[in-house]
Amino acid sequence: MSDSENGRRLHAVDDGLLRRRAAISDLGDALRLLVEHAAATEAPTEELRRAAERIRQAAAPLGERVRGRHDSPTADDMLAGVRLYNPVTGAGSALAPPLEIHSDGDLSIGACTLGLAFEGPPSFAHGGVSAMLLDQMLGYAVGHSGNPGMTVRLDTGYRKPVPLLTPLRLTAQVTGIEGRRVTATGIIAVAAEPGEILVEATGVFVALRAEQARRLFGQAIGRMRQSRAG
Ligand SMILES: CCCCCCCC(=O)SCCNC(=O)CCNC(=O)[C@H](O)C(C)(C)COP(=O)(O)OP(=O)(O)OC[C@H]1O[C@@H](n2cnc3c(N)ncnc32)[C@H](O)[C@@H]1OP(=O)(O)O
Repeated sequence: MSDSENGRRLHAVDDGLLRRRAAISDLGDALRLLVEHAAATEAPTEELRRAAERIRQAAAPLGERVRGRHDSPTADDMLAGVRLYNPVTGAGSALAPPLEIHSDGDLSIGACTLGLAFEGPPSFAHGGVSAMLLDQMLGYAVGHSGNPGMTVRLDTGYRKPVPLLTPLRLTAQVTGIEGRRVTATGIIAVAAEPGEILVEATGVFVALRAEQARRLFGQAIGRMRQSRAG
């Protein structure tokens, strides 16, 4: 194959991947709309039954070709941090708000709005959802510092309830590194009042030893390499 033919082939593969990622995001948007409407709806009972039937019909073709536990999604790039089904940030996940995170120097900054599907106490977010958002924020900050690790401890302080249907601002930063252990802290606030802390968390993350990474993720990484080579 000539260089230009090879270049065209690579370009076509990239275009295909980008189209697949865009389609996954589009499906994610549709699913999140469905989840939110399903949590908020007061439609008549018969409409709920009809919707359930139509949703089962729509889901069936998606279930015809599925990946196994150790197979990475083909549209993901784990090494580049592209995880489309991450339940907190993934554009393709029906469960994710999704939380959008970026960095400003050492500070990681996140934004999301939680719908009624995330309700715990009436009109406020479930406490487990706040912990989930903060685990992701702290994990992102830890990874951004160049010392990625897994959460071994997450302490969460709930000072005030987190309102639903209200833009939120989350921040996180690394506060200490001791050997394999990295500590990070983070908060959730309403975007319009970023100085008022609603929830705060401190997390401890541990970098995996090579042997631990192989034991926990070896199968998934091996299959990802295989599918890329094929
Ligand atoms: C961008 C991506 C964002 C992702 C964010 C989401 C992150 C996650 O949710 S990860 C998923 C949840 N976490 C897990 O499933 C981890 C489960 N835990 C484990 O598998 C193991 O603890 C593992 C492999 C991480 C470490 O095991 P191991 O190496 O045996 O740990 P161990 O030697 O006991 O401890 C290592 C260090 O951590 C410390 N440590 C361990 N547990 C704790 C704890 N609960 N609190 C404080 N420190 C602890 C130890 O004291 C030790 O410190 P030091 O080296 O200074 O003595």
